Amino acid sequence: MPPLPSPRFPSFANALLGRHPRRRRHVLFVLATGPLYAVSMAVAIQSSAFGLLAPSLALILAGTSLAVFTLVYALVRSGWSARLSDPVLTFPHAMACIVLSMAAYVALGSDRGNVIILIAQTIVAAMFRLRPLQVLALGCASVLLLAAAVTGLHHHDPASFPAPVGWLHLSVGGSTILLLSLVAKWVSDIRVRLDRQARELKDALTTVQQLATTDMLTGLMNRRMMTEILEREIRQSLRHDTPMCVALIDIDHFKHVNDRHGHAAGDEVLKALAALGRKDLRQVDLLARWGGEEFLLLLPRVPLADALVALDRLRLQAQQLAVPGHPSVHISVSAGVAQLREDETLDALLDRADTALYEAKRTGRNRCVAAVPRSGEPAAQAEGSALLIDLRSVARLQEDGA
Ligand SMILES: Nc1nc2c(ncn2[C@@H]2O[C@H](COP(=O)(O)OP(=O)(O)OP(=O)(O)O)[C@@H](O)[C@H]2O)c(=O)[nH]1
Repeated sequence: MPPLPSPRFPSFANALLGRHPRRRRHVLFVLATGPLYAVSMAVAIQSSAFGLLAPSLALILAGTSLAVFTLVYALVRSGWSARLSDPVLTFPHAMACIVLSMAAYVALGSDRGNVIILIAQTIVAAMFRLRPLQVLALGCASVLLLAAAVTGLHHHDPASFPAPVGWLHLSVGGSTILLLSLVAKWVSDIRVRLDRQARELKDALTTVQQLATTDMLTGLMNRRMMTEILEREIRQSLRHDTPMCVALIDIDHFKHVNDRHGHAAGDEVLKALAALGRKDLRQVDLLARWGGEEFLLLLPRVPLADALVALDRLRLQAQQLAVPGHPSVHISVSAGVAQLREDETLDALLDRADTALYEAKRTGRNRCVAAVPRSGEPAAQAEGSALLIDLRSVARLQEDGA
């Protein structure tokens, strides 16, 4: 919701504009034409006071103007027009104003020439919302109506409306209106082009953001994005003293899959495994493609034992993985998982997970290995050490016979 226009009169503003943000904008467009109506009605009433216009005609013109404005406001404010391509009703509204101006032109006496300026005002007001061709159509319709009015007035009373006066109104007024509508079309063209470019820029930005954060093959987040998330999660975990685990998952003998079934089949395996991860893991666990055939799984607020359970479930499901279009392809995965230690850096945590993965590969693949510090081992000493994995105290899950 946008901020209320005036905190002192919020209920009045809500009653006038509605609460729906889009509709409020539409209603504001309609209300912005109010001053034009006010001026036209004031001119009609003043003209009757000066004796230029019969009071009854002045009342009819002012009343009809008020009725048109109220009707357009009601249609937009009620949401009735929301289903239309132009919910502000700009084109019919502008046409109604031009017809009203022409009626004033016919009704007024010798000073009717000034009314042509009202038509110009309408075209200028409408050009900010109409499409270029609509602006042009509005201009042409105005000139045709002016020609009809001039011809009608001359035929009705040639003495009070001689042909030269009609010709002057039509040539000067008509050409001004046409020129103005051409300029308005040009402005409208620029507006449409700018709108399109803004949309294209927005789409391009979305694509760039997607490319920068997503792995195109699997649709998972990429290494860059995951690194940012890992840094943030480590800070959170250390601040709130909650556990957090990171696992590196690698497809076993993936080169063999590629060599035997082709690179396309290899790609399908990567996609299917990513889909399995998305389906099988908890919403809060985040899976990323870390590179090649390696994935990184982040398990926030999960201790090592639970992380191992989740990983091993994934490992077992990977064995059953059906690869679309390649029914004869079967895979297994190995994983190394590490729980964040106090004051541990991301690099050190990843190192330990990687060493655990290496251990899983070295000891036969198709298994999950956890990296844990030996009891009493200070973190500083453990960092970068090759002896991070204490296999005696690790919950190491192996598949029977693997
Ligand atoms: N199809 C496909 N293959 C990839 C992609 N990225 C990396 N690879 C392949 O993954 C294979 C990785 O092979 P290795 O590093 O030897 O590992 P491995 O064969 O899985 O053996 P272990 O990891 O030791 O079990 C290479 O053949 C790469 O070409 C990819 O996006 N698509």
